[in-house]
Amino acid sequence: MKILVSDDVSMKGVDLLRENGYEVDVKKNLDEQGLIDCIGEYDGLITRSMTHVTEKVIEAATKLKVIGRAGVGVDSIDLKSATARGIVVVNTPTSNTLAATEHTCAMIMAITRHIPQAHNSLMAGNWDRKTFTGIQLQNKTIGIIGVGRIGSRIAKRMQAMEMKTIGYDPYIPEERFKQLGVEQVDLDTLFKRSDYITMHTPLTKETRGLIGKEEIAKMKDGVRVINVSRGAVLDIYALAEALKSGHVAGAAIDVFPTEPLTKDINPFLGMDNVVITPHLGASTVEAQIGVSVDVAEGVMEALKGEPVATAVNMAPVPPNVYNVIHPYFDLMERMGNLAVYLADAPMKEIEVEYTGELADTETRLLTTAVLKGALNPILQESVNYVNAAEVAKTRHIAIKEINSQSNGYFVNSVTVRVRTNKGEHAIVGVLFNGTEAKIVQIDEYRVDFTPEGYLLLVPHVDQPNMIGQISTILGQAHINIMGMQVGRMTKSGNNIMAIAVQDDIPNDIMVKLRSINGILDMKLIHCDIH
Ligand SMILES: NC(=O)c1ccc[n+]([C@@H]2O[C@H](COP(=O)([O-])OP(=O)(O)OC[C@H]3O[C@@H](n4cnc5c(N)ncnc54)[C@H](O)[C@@H]3O)[C@@H](O)[C@H]2O)c1
Ligand SMILES: O=C(O)[C@H](O)COP(=O)(O)O
Repeated sequence: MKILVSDDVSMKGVDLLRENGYEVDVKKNLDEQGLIDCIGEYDGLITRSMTHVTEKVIEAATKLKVIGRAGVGVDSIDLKSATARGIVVVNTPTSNTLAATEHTCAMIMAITRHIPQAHNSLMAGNWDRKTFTGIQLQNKTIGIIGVGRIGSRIAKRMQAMEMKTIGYDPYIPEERFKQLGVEQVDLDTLFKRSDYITMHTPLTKETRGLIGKEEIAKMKDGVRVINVSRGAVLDIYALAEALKSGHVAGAAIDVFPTEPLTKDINPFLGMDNVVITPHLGASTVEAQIGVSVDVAEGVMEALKGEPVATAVNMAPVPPNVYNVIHPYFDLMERMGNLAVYLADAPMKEIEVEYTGELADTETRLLTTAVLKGALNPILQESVNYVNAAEVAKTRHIAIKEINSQSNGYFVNSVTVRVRTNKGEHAIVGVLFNGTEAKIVQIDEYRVDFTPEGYLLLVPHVDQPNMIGQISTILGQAHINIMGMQVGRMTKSGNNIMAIAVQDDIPNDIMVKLRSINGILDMKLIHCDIH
């Protein structure tokens, strides 16, 4: 598989991909057309904020399965188009948190003590101690907009400087504010009371243009404004005006509405109460190694068809949930495979029942794995964790989840029921030793087989020589039997044979097998996932 790296990314991640057998091309500074011209040959794309993955790029990306963002912000990627095409988008939400936090702290210090300006003055041969008098942080109030990963860490660090921390974030609970020692306020109060205002929200519909001329006017005279989040959250032209008028005493800006910020659009040129950096928040050696290794791992998982904990266009899964459900993905997908082969007519409903430890956890992603396994064998398009639920919906297949407290024969088991106009089939699966996928029941038959490769499922009357006749026909056709298991239906006395064969069975052989007296049904299933 081929992966394109289109931005400056640490070689640690690139090496990891190559060590794992992926072919990696590094092509930097491609514009939209450049990307469109080459993206068709790649299965994966790894970017940073300088690459804009637009709708047109995604249209041209006919083989693309995953976009990996070596960083947090995914506003440079057209998520809607990627999701519609079933392309997984993964990011690295935590690896550059500290780097961005520390850069914010450095920016706060820089505008408080005029460090860059004093440095430049001294380098120019001046010894000027008066112009660069600063202020103290102690007892000042810092208003944090967006108290997430970075915002909360800024709070902790600024509390160490003995600042009062107040915050606005409508999406985190009061308890979290209390836990962080940040006073929860509304936005207007934050504007009114803060000596420093720092932004740490993602760029969303709601935060685009969050701080403009009107909001700046509500801020305290002499306020200092810091933005290390996303450029479009703040109107830098309104800010520049407020800096000129003196209403805002200082500003430190790392991110801009248009990047790169060129001279012709830079409103801060010649101003001495501003510190600007070219989007350096994540630029530490440690963070860059972290994001590149994390993104490489996420991309590899996605290319293997596995769900990725850091995918941004799938339901998010907290790590504690992920650890419980992760071992089951393979089993679930294989059960989906079995379900579609067992269905005797178009599927109308798929019901998944969880018992044991799974009944107490978030199982949506596991149900998605069943859908992926059930839909992939019958559709031309590739069905994955991103688009499986949507594809099921467009095919009018209802999805039902049951978390059952009543344990059956097995402590932790999953039952998949597939319903059609003709009836229902049920498959029960477990993880043997916590890792090995096993099917333990099909409809009323108790069985015990591993769902992989070609499987012949044969319900039959319990009478002598059934195994003999089937093995003879398969043997004569040079079809190798790799395993066989006979399960019994307790009520009727009928049996089921689950035969693992090495290859596909040609139609004429299937016809011969079906003609054996006593065979009730016969299904050749190809358990093939990813
Ligand atoms: N400059 C850089 O190099 C750099 C580096 C890393 C991250 N970032 C950016 O920093 C920002 C924060 O990253 P993070 O990892 O802390 O993200 P996060 O998701 O952990 O935190 C964002 C917080 O913003 C809050 N929020 C969302 N909408 C809001 C609104 N309308 N008003 C107030 N709060 C709102 C969320 O509830 C959340 O708590 C992102 O934009 C990210 O892209 C920049
Ligand atoms: O969102 C991010 O992770 C930061 O803004 C860093 O962006 P970068 O990877 O382009 O430096």
